[in-house]
Amino acid sequence: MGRITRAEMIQYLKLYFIFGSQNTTQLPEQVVKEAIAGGITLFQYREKGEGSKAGAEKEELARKLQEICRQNGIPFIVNDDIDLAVQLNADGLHIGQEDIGAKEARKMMGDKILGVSAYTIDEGLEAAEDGADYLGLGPIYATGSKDDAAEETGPQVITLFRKMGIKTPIVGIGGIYEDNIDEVMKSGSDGISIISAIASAPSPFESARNLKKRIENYL
Ligand SMILES: C=C1C=NC(C(F)(F)F)=NC1=N
Ligand SMILES: [Mg+2]
Repeated sequence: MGRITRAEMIQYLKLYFIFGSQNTTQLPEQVVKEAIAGGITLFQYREKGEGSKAGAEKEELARKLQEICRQNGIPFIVNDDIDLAVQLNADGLHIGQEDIGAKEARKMMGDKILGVSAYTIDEGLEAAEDGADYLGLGPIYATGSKDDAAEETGPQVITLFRKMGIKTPIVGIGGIYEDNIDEVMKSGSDGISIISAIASAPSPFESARNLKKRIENYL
């Protein structure tokens, strides 16, 4: 099988839905089914912060959402929790700078997808060297989905990474919704990561579909 190619990774990153039970008051399985029907291209299970699940409950929901993704051909990525990612044989793992190092994660994940959050150029360069298949940059705009988020960077951080010659696939995250997608994509991002614009929408299906329509200009 081998590592995912850059071209394949870029396709998956187009509309990347990141979600955990803490992001909704609806049934989590229903939200993910609607997001998939609306056209998301990649899914990350991120059970974190106030009201999130842990232990057996977290694993149980992870398995349910992994199965829904599997049935629809959407890769299932786990956030932070490498033990869960390995236990579920997930399609990939996303780690931040405070999680396990990318080198170590690459060893444990084999050829699975490995995403790394980067805030500075050095973090981005290091992650790419250590085997990251994509970088998450942001928060691009103010976000309500991460209580310890850093200062928003603006889309110019993506342009800067490109200017510094970073070729690794990049996805922007943080406060992205229909009206600022164009600015993020024009800055050189390969895709957008969305939490609340889909999870908190009255219709996650409609929201995902509208976002997909917008992103289609960049496919
Ligand atoms: C904190 C995060 C930053 N970026 C990303 C992604 F969009 F996947 F790159 N996921 C996260 N959980
Ligand atoms: Mg993390």
